[in-house]
Amino acid sequence: MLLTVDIGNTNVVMGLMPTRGELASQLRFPTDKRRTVREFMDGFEALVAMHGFDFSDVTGAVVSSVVPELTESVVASVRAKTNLEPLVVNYKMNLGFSIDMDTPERLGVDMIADAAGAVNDYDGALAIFDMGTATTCSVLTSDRTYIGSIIYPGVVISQDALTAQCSQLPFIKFEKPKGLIGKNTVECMYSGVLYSNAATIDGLIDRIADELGEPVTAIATGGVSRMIVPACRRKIVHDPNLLLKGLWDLYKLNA
Ligand SMILES: Nc1ncnc2c1ncn2[C@@H]1O[C@H](COP(=O)(O)OP(=O)(O)OP(=O)(O)O)[C@@H](O)[C@H]1O
Ligand SMILES: CC(C)(CO)[C@@H](O)C(=O)NCCC(=O)O
Ligand SMILES: [K+]
Repeated sequence: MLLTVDIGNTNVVMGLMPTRGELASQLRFPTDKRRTVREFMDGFEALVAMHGFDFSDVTGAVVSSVVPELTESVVASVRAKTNLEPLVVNYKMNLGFSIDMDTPERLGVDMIADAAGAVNDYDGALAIFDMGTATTCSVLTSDRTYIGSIIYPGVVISQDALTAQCSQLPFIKFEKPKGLIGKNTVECMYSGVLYSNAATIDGLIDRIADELGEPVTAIATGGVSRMIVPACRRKIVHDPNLLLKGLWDLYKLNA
């Protein structure tokens, strides 16, 4: 069983993965750069105990991090608890695709993991939307080259910025709007969250396909994709476990 850790800007997700992309046990911590090795070690302890597993069930470990401040603490805690050297995802390993970017070393490894999972599951040119703290769109051509990405503010942080900057706009916890055109502030904001993000995705898919000169398969993943994708007009495959599948595939290719 594989021990996985995905260090994102909002959450650190630890998991135990017996089969590709499926977590048998998981623990989510809010991302906090002050977290200590001890806290992560306790986390792994809880993760393993939660479903009656034992550390001897863990045969490998893989870590992906877009928060460099936390990577070393997590790696040290994995070592301490499992005696395994975790595979830390980076752009130089065997990925199953090539990267054609100015500074591949800067490309977020969450996007690398998404792409690694996607090239094994989908043919042709790909546009992979990952809707987390940021929304990202990774673009791969049909010859399995990662040619670039698009990065913009995530659904939640853009909403929070709107509320913070406008005194008459309240804090909202997203709900599905009754319709496109709101009749009161909160309904107007619900509509804004949903349809601005959905329309952006539709528009980006069209533009990417135009630029590549071939149709693209659009895939969406990440915490917030479940609420946005149903409002999109383009065909989009919702693949919530894509990054986890990528971690599994990267481990198989590199361990
Ligand atoms: N089902 C949901 N409904 C509403 N908001 C959500 C949902 N899931 C996640 N969020 C919010 O979306 C944001 C990103 O969440 P996610 O779990 O994707 O974070 P993350 O994996 O740490 O981020 P990243 O993908 O940037 O690494 C957070 O602000 C989170 O609170
Ligand atoms: C864009 C985010 C924040 C999305 O999680 C992450 O992938 C990241 O920090 N990337 C580094 C910059 C880049 O990908 O070019
Ligand atoms: K992130």
